[in-house]
Amino acid sequence: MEAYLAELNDAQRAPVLQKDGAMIVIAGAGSGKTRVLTYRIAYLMSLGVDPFNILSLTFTNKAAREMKTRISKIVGNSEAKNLWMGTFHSIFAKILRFEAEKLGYPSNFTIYDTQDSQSVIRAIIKDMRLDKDVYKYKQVYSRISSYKNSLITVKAYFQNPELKEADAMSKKPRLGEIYQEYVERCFKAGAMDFDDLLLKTNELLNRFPEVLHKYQNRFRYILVDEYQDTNHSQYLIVKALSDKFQNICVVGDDAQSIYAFRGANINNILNFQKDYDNVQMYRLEQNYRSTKNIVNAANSIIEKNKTKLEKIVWTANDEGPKIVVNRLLTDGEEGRFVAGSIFENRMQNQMNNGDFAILYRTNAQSRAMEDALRKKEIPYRIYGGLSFYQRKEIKDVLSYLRLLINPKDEEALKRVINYPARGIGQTTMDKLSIAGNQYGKTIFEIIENIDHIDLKINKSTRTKLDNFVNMIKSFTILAENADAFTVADTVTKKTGLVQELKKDGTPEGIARIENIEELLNGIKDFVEGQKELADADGSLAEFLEDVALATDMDKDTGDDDRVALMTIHLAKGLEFPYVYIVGLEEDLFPSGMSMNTRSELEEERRLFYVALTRAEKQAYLTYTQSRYRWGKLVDAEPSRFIEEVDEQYMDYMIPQDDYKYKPLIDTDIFGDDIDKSKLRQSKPKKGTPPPAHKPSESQLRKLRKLKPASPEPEKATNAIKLEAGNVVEHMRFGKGKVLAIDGVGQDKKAEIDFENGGIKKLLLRFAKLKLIS
Ligand SMILES: Nc1ncnc2c1ncn2[C@@H]1O[C@H](COP(=O)(O)OP(=O)(O)OP(=O)(O)O)[C@@H](O)[C@H]1O
Ligand SMILES: [Mg+2]
Repeated sequence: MEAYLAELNDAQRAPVLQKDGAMIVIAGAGSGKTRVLTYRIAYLMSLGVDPFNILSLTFTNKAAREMKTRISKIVGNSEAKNLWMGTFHSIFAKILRFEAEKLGYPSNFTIYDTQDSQSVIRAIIKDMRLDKDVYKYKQVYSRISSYKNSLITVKAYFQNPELKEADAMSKKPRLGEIYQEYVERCFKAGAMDFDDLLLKTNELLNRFPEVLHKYQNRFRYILVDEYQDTNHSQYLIVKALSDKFQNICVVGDDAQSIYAFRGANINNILNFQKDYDNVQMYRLEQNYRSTKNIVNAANSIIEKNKTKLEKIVWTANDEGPKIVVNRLLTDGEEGRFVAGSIFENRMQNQMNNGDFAILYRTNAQSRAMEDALRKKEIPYRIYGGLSFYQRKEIKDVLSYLRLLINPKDEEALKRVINYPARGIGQTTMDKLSIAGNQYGKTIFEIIENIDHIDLKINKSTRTKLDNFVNMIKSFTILAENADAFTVADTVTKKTGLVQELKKDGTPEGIARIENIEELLNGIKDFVEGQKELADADGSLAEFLEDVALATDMDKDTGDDDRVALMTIHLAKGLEFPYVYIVGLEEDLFPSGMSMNTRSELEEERRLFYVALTRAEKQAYLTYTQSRYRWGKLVDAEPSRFIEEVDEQYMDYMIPQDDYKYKPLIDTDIFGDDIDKSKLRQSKPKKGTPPPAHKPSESQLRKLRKLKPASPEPEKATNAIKLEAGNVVEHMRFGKGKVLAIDGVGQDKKAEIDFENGGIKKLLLRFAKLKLIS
């Protein structure tokens, strides 16, 4: 037996050793699913399977790179380079490049990112003179995206009256037309959006049997990680490609399915057995990642979900410390607590910054964390949010580069034709646009032929347009022979972009120049790295594809030592010794937008399960009493998920009698010495950001000194004796009748029938109830 196979337990080894056939590994977090995939690939290679015949689909490109590195260590040669590994999007973008012309696209098609797509949709809504408050472009975009991921093409849309009806019901009867126009504009611009990369791959495999056969023969062994989060479009691609040889291995955990909102379909896991012949089902039960406390706590949460496959997860690891729960007054305090705790743990346990992660439900929560980490001089990195490549100055440079590769790219052209200013105004652009629609040409083509078209554009503007087009063309010629770095470097200089920023002279302007420098450095690294690969030459087209599909996670080289900040969605598959899950409050986590149905709530619960199971040694849960949301201070309630964790695994930092507090806003907690009206009404100074109603530090200090007492007669419920028959009032659920009390001490719970919430069981320690009678 190869030595590395001893690094697996028996259950893990079984799917690795099964060379052929269809197999599915269903197992809980941290049980080694990703490890099984990695070792399986190594083993296949050692049996003589050509790496060119192995396709492995992962959640991030970074995960793919790490697997490759591990595999080359195991097999001890550089053959691993030839493996096809990456995200669905990046793998199929490559295949589409080879085959684009069959679908009527240029092989240099642009990949529109979300920003580009949304900007096209915004323009369509405007051109169609629709009400932008009804047709919200982001909503329209996600609707179109979900159609594409369900393989509902424009044609299919119009053939299905139910869809049109559903859109009419949601007051968007013209959604189909927007969809149609959007598809046409993208096609004309030689652009595919993210969803097209999957949709068009499906089209390619369906319409061209010879192409399907080519790739079926090529990818004789297919492996998919995080299978629970594949959407319908991805599912069909995998199914088509694996149909001939049926050598397919998928791994996943239904309890970690967290992308239903983007069309992920858990039925893909449930139906796998029906889709292939003789499916072998494997289960892994031992968790190697986390302590007993964490594993058991996570089990106690996921137990609450009704829709799930029964699984066992246990660990032989140490018991470990309990999960720490803390309540803070505000998000500022929450940040300080987390930063302080990281600081302490780092010192006491000799950890690195990179051993810590702060996870939250929404990107907006990062700000308070950042502030606190900065004050303590703890280096951090934020993943997600606005990525580097979406910053204005970077996107400007990239747009020039995109345009010189694909002059049809309208979004890129609109962005740079008059930046830096060249005297080409909106009126001119409108005229060009109209002419483009009239002749079925792109704006670039119209400008190229401007002398043959009857357009009311004066001579001097024509010269400016001419100069612009000639400049882009000269870049295109340069790019035919030069590498990506040389082209990009020339572009930033010749277009006047950098000079423009230098003129600016403000600190922001300087930061922007630095970012552009950083981009150039990145391109240089890319070129060097690419030249080492057999089938790549570091061309600009390759670089742009890489950028279009890069996620923040992919940029992380892990070189420098920083605390990681990210949403829970991004944390899937990762692990950290210490994990802080912040903002565990009702309406935030579970999200207020996802509590309407049981299935939405169950998805939130799975998200909590994912968050907790990222932790190796210790997990912290925090929540605040009040939080700024949408510019308003709102009263926060502890998340139901805290209550749901079995208490024996938890360590509460808050003293019991501290629960006697009243909601923070609109009550007298502000006390006499703070002038409330000033707090609310003071106008922001010119140039300062819009109304931050946030109390100042000194006010907050005062607030903290105030004992949050609960004045008579509103006794906090843990101070009063509550019994069946009492009537109580709850902030959110309104009045309710106590049906029963059970448990003792900390565990005491009341079953209450609320006017606005139905029957609920609340832990009295958490529930903020007011006794009415
Ligand atoms: N047999 C083993 N011996 C030692 N360590 C192991 C073993 N199996 C897995 N591990 C380690 O346990 C951790 C979790 O493994 P892995 O990431 O493969 O789990 P997973 O099932 O993919 O988790 P997730 O569901 O979170 O994606 C990793 O650090 C891995 O190296
Ligand atoms: Mg994994």
